Amino acid sequence: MSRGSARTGPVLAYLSLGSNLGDRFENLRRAAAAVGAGPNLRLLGVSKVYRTEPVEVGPGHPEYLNCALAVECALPPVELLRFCQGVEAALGRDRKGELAPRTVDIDLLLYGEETVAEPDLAVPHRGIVRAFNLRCLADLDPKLEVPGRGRVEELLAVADTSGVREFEAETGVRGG
Ligand SMILES: Nc1ncnc2c1ncn2[C@@H]1O[C@H](COP(=O)(O)OP(=O)(O)OP(=O)(O)O)[C@@H](O)[C@H]1O
Ligand SMILES: Nc1nc2c(c(=O)[nH]1)N=C(CO)CN2
Repeated sequence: MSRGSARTGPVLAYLSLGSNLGDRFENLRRAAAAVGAGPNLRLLGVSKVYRTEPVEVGPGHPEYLNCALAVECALPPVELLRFCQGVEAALGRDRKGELAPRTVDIDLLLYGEETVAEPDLAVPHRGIVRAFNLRCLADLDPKLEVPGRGRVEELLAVADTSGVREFEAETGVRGG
């Protein structure tokens, strides 16, 4: 922990969920349910689900579905990351390499107002300013402050959201 003092209680954390392989909506649904059932975790909110053009990857990558979760968390950040990696593995993520298509990817975007700089964990996640993450976070709390960067609503106002569209599942059930 490089900022903030000793924690005195649960922290509000934000997770980004992405899937571009298999039944993407079901993958997100299962991941959200698994997080909500996790130890010392309570699911407080789920953003809408968006269809998003892949960013920061080469050509030929399938479209993603993305959403974000707000969770009350009484786990230290590294334990939350480990738990999320366990959920990814349980849902069939095959670590064929970073940026490969995946059944589900879970990124720890924010952990309260803390910044974390550990060898295997950086918070805020470097992808927090990706348009789809800002859009999802704005669903949960547009006033949210990203340490060192500003409010989500302000960051979203200047982001290119052209590759982000609201997803409507074939069942007619809307994400969010
Ligand atoms: N905030 C974070 N959330 C999730 N993983 C993180 C975070 N910070 C660092 N990592 C590290 O990133 C490593 C690679 O994760 P992963 O394979 O999911 O990356 P990616 O999703 O392909 O790319 P990106 O990080 O750009 O989203 C993990 O092993 C993890 O230790
Ligand atoms: N649209 C979109 N693009 C991405 C995503 C993602 O979740 N959605 N995740 C990545 C690596 O984690 C790289 N690129």
